[in-house]
Amino acid sequence: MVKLDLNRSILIVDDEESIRTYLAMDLEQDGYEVHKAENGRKGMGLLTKIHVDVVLLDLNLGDINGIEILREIQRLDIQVVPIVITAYGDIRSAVEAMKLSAFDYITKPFDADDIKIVIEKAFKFIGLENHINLLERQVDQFQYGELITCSSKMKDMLQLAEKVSATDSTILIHGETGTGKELVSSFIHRKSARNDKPFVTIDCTSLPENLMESELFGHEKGAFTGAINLKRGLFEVANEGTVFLNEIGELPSVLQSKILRVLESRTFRRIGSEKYLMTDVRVVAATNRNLGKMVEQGTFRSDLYYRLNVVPIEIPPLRERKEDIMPLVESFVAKLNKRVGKSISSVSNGAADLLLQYQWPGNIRELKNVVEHMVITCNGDHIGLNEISSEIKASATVECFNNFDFSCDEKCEIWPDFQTKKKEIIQNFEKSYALGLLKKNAYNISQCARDAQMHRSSFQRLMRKYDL
Ligand SMILES: Nc1ncnc2c1ncn2[C@@H]1O[C@H](COP(=O)(O)OP(=O)(O)OP(=O)(O)O)[C@@H](O)[C@H]1O
Repeated sequence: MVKLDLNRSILIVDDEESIRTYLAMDLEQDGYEVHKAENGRKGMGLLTKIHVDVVLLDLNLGDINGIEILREIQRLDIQVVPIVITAYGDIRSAVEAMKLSAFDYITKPFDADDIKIVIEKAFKFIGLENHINLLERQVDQFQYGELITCSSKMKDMLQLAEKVSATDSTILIHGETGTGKELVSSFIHRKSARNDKPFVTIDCTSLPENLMESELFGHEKGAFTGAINLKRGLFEVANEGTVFLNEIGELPSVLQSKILRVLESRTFRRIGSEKYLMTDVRVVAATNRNLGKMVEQGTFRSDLYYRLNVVPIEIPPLRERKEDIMPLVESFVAKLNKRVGKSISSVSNGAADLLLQYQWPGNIRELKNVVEHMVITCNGDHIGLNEISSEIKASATVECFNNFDFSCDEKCEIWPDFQTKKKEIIQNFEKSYALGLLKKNAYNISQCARDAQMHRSSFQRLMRKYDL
C-alpha cells in the first residue's frame, strides 16, 4: 500500500502464537493497524507486499531467521523500522541486528508496556524522518513552484532552466505533449528579472493564420473587415515580459519570418500599419516536434530554428522518470481531496504497480486526468484496482507479455538450442503471469485461479514451482 497520509501499521513476525495474538490485540486497542506472520517466509512475503511502518521481528523463527530477514530488508531497501525481539538476548545477535539497522532490541519475556515504549519511540523516529522528507519537498516546492519532481533528470533540466532564466537568451523547450512545457516556461519567467512583468502564452495551433497574426502583432482600426478597433498584439502587451510560443512547429511560414524579425531586430508592425514598433520581450518557444528534421524537410525555417535554439531544453517523458509518478499522484489527490471534499489517503500496491507500469503517452496531463477520474469514482478513502481504468490494466498486461528479450542472445556466439530457449521463455511467462495475477488480486488464490481459468490446485502448483 502506498500511503498518502501517515497511518500507523505494525507487522509482528513471531512463531509463538500467544505473543502474536496478545500483542496484536493490545496494539490494535491502541489504534495500530496490526498484521501477523508465524514464520520468516510469511513475514518476508508480507514485507514485500504491503507497507508497514514497524516490524516486530523475532530472531529465532522456524525457517528463515530474523537476521536474514534484516539483511533482505536492507538489500531490497524496504522502508520499515525493525524492532528485534528474541528469547535469547545474546549480545552477539543484538550487535549484529543493530549493525543491520534494527531500531532497538528487546528480550523475551517482555512486558507489553516496555515494548509499547519502544514502538512509540520508533514512530517518533518515523515522524521525524517524514518531517525531514516534507521539509526537503517544501524546499523543492519553493524552488520549483507548482512543478512536482524528484527525478534527477528533471532537477538537472530545471537547474539549467534557472541558470538561463537570468539571461535574455531565447529558449527552445522540447518535450512530448503534456510533459509540462508551459509549466517550465512559466518557471523560467518567474526566475527571471522580468517576473514582475507580463507572461503571455499563445498556442500556435489554436487560430487560423490571419487571426494568429493579429493575436501576435495586433492590428490597426479598419485594417480588415471586422477590425472595428485598434488591437494590441501579444508582443506589444508583453513588453518587458516573456512571450511563450507553444507548438511553434505548427506556425505557418509567413509568421515564422515575422517572429524571426522580432527576434533579430525587436521590431514588428501591426496589421494595416507601415510603422515599426519596438518590443523588449524574452521569447520561450516549445514544441513536441523534431524541428531539426522539419528544417531538413523544408517545413520550418532554418534561420528561425537556429535563432530559437540558442538554449535547448529537453523535458523527459514521464515513462523515463517513473519516480515522479507517485509524488505527482499524491499531489493531485491532495488537491482534488480539497476540491471535491474527499479524504483519500492511500493507493493500493496493485494500483500503484499498474500506474508505474503504464507508459503514459499523454504524460502528466494524462496522469492528472486519470487521478481525477480515480478520485471521483472512489467510494472510500482508498484507491484500489477497481478505480484503475481497463485501458491501463490492459496495457500493463501487454507490457508483461512483451518482455521476452532476445537481445543478449543476438550477441551470443553460441545460439541457444530451440528447446532450451523455449523452456526458458515458458518459465518466464508462467512466472510473470502468475505473479501479475497474484498482485492484481491481492494474493487471493481462488480469484487468481478463476481469472486464469485453472483449478486452484494447478495455480498453487505454479506458485510452488516459482516460489511465489
Ligand atoms: N512536474 C509537474 N508537476 C505538477 N504538475 C505538472 C507537472 N508537469 C505538468 N504538470 C501539469 O500537467 C498538465 C500539462 O502540463 P503543460 O500544459 O505544462 O504541458 P505541455 O507540455 O505544455 O503540454 P502540450 O504539449 O499539450 O502543450 C498541466 O495541468 C500541468 O499543470
